[in-house]
Amino acid sequence: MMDKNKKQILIVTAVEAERDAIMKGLYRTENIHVIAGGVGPVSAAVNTTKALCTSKYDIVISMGIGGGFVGRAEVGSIVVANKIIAADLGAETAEGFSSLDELGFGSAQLKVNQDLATKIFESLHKTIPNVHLGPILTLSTVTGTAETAAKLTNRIKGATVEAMEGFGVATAAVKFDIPVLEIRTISNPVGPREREAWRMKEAFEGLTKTSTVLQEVFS
Ligand SMILES: O=C(O)c1cccc(C(=O)CC[C@H]2O[C@@H](n3cnc4c(=O)[nH]cnc43)[C@H](O)[C@@H]2O)c1
Repeated sequence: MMDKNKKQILIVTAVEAERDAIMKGLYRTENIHVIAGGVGPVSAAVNTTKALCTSKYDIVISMGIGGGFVGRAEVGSIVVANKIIAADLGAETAEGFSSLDELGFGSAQLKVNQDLATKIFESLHKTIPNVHLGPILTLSTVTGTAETAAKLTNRIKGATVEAMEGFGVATAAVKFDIPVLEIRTISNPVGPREREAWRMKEAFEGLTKTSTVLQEVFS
């Protein structure tokens, strides 16, 4: 039953395994609803919109595993976004990449709720040592070379994490005027493709720990 005194939270993951890891950390679920909205920004945006049309929410959180940029977010760490950036939304030109902002077609950056992001970062930091606050990039194509990783970090100041859904979830939330956040647990470094180096278990455990902290923050 809906508790009217508590904030209603929608968490959007990409896949069921992320959803399950988050559910595992929740001991009460009356005000936190978790859905798996699919991989990539389009599926994430459509499924977030569907959920927001169906029920009333006060906060939307894009959450799941992600790739950490070397020197910014190590494997096993947790990152709370201070910005959500669609890193491949723009045009390639002879002089390099031009973002949507530079092209004058809108913005490829969405603001998170800074007060909430800081509060969650500080709450996580009390029990978990390796937590960071930084920009989380959304890309439709997973980076697979050191060269692309370097291009992204040169182009986007402070780039901390790469994932595939945040900007889609955030675009839907912004259209409904609902504060948005993104939180990622790091399963792999951004760069050359090395599937066997992925630390899925640690990243899923990070999601479980994070959801327990979120429940305390929003209780
Ligand atoms: O097969 C591969 O080489 C491969 C490499 C990276 C990611 C995938 C996925 O299918 C995972 C997509 C899924 O996980 C998130 N995620 C995790 N790590 C990254 C990353 O380094 N870059 C982008 N997305 C990542 C993402 O949000 C998706 O939900 C396969």
